[in-house]
Amino acid sequence: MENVIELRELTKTYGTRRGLVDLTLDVRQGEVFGYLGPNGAGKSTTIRLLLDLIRPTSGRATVLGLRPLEDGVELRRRVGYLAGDFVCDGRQNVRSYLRFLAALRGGVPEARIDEFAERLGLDQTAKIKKLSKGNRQKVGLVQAFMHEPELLVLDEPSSGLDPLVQQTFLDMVAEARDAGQTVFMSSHIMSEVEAVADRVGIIRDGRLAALDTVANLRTGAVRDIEVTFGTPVPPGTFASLPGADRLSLDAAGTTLTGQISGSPDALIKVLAQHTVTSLRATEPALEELFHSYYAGAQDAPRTKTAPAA
Ligand SMILES: Nc1ncnc2c1ncn2[C@@H]1O[C@H](COP(=O)(O)OP(=O)(O)OP(=O)(O)O)[C@@H](O)[C@H]1O
Repeated sequence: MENVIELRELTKTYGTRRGLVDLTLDVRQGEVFGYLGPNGAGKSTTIRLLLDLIRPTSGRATVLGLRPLEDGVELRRRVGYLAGDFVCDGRQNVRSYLRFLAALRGGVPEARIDEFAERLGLDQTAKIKKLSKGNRQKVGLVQAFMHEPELLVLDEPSSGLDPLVQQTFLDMVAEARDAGQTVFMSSHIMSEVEAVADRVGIIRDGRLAALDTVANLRTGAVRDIEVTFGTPVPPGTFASLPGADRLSLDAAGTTLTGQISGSPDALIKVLAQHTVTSLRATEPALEELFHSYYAGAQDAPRTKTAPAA
């Protein structure tokens, strides 16, 4: 499969400050790639390097086979970009601003602009400077999507959106993928990335801490379980299971509760030797897995969720 983005040992320092360290990463054609990390991890730095908004200290980036520095004009034509700090000329109304950008990009059917605006609930007659933060973000989304670019690069795209609009945005991402477009989106919200991404990269302190498919990450993530038995089960029955210290059998030997990580296969084989009257297992929580990567990161936010132990 062709790579739409290729990053090789990409490093950016701001004076003495660490921005990004030795990032090597490929984003494949047609995938939705979720780029996750706590505040200050280096997500925006990576995205700005892709668009030549800043220059690398060392290493290189190739986007759609182009070099961001040399091929900036062609790159901008073929990429839809939403900046994390999206700003636009406040004096215009939404309609004329979007039509202006559409003309710059060589023309976009008006009906398509109207359709995106309508789906997101964006009033095109409003003056941009009077828009709320969330509504301004919708302008940013429409301008990124409207020319149906081969690659969408979206920095914290759902920031400020209410949950309904966030869902519309996720639908738009899924439709873009179905149409063969590639999406690279940063976020610090695991649940939205989990809902739509094929692969996830987690960045921490400027370095790639994890890179995997959502399906594989889910396999390694933690599930809460509760099992009840028709007849008491002897103590120690589950002691040989991996991660047994996170399982507890009650004194009566009829209820097992706790957490398992990874495949439930070993547990199920032990359970099969007993009479199980009920079984409850939650969907693996990627959120917790993500928080375990947060733990100890510089600038990491404090979270209420405990890391997956
Ligand atoms: N212009 C700059 N000058 C100095 N340091 C910078 C500059 N831009 C970013 N940094 C530093 O580089 C590191 C990475 O920042 P970056 O903005 O890429 O993180 P991020 O993952 O996008 O964070 P957030 O989720 O808060 O937007 C941080 O330590 C930040 O302070």
